[in-house]
Amino acid sequence: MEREAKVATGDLLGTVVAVQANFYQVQLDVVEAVSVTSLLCTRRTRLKKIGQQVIVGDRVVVEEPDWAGGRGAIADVLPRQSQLDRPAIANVNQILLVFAAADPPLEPYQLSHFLVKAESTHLNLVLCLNKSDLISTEQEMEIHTRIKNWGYEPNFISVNKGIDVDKLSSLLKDRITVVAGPSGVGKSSLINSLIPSVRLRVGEISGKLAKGRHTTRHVELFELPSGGLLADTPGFNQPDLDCTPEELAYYFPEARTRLEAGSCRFSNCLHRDEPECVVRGDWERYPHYLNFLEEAIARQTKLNQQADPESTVKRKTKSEGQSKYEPKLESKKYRRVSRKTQQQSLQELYQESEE
Ligand SMILES: Nc1nc2c(ncn2[C@@H]2O[C@H](COP(=O)(O)OP(=O)(O)OP(=O)(O)O)[C@@H](O)[C@H]2O)c(=O)[nH]1
Ligand SMILES: [Zn+2]
Repeated sequence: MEREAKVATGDLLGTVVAVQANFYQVQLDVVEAVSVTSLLCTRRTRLKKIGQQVIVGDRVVVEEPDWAGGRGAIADVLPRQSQLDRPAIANVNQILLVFAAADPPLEPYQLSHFLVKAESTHLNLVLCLNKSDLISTEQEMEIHTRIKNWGYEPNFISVNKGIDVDKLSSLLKDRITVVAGPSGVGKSSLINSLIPSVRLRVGEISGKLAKGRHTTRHVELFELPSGGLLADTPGFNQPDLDCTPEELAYYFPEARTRLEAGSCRFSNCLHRDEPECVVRGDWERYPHYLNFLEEAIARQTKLNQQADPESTVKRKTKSEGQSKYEPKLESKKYRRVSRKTQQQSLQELYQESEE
C-alpha cells in the first residue's frame, strides 16, 4: 500500500525518538515558541484506520500542538528511506559497530558475524575498535592491516582515555546511527561520552535504559549534541544471520571484489568446490564464509521443508557423518521459499522477541 504523505509549508515536522504504549515522543525539527523541542504525541485515528504504523525514526507531521502541555497529534508519516526490523527503526543511515581491541579480546569470527549482519542491512557501516589504550602501537597497526584486508577501515578509539572519540563523533553528525556490538566492549561508555546527558550505567549488565535493555522491542533515539541521533539497540547484539546462501558472498567485501572483477563458471555458484570459481581462495575470512554458508543452507533447507513438508530435498551423509546439502538435486525447490512461510517465520521471531 503506497501512500504519499502530503507535507505543506508551515507543517510542524519532527522525528519520533521513542514509542511507549500509544504515545510517541516527537523531536521537532525547529525549536518552537516557548522553546519546546519535543512533544508527546498520539496517533490520529485516521492513521490507525489505514493501518499506518508509527515507529521510532519516522519523520512525522504533527498537528494541534499544545505548547504549554507539551502534547500533539501525529497526522501523517513521511515515506521511509529505510527500515530495520527487530527492533523496528525507520530512516537509519548507518550502523556503528563497536568492538574492543582487547578485553574482551578481539574475536575475528565474532567480528565477521557482526559485519555480515551489518552488511545485510545494506546501510553504511562505521567500524570502531575501542580500548585502544590496552594495546601497543604495533598491535594496533597489525589489527589495522588485517581488517583493511577484509575491506574495512577500523576507527581505533579509547573512550576511557578520550582518544579519537571526536573523530568518531564527526562520522555520526546529522545521521541516524544504530550502535551494535558484543557485551563489554564499551558501547554504554561510548554513548555516555558522546551524549553526557544520557548517563547509561557502565559495566552493569542489567538495568540500563530503564527496563527496555533486554527486550528487542524497546528502542530509543538519543540526540547527539552536535546533531544526529543514536540508537542503542539490544536486539542487534546477538546477531542471527538470516541471509540466503546466494546473498552471503556479497556481504564479504573480499568476495564482492572478486565477483566484480570476474565471474564464476556457474551463475548459481556457492563458491565451495565448484569448478572455475573466482571467490574461493586464500583470503583470510574464506573459512568464515564457508561456515556461514553452511548455516545459511541449513536455514534455507528448514524453511523449504516448512513450506513443503513433502519436499524431497536430499541430504547426503558424508563419511565423517556431517550432512551436506546437495543443491543440484533440487535447485528449483531450494530457491522457492514461499512468501507466506517467510512471513510466518518473521511473525514467530517477533513473538519470540516480545515474550
Ligand atoms: N581500558 C578501557 N576500558 C574501557 C574503555 N571503554 C570502556 N571500558 C570499560 O569496559 C567495561 C565495559 O563497558 P560498557 O560501556 O559497560 O560496555 P557495553 O558494551 O555497554 O557492555 P554491555 O552493556 O554488556 O553491552 C567497563 O568496565 C568500562 O569502564 C576504554 O576505552 N579503555
Ligand atoms: Zn564461485
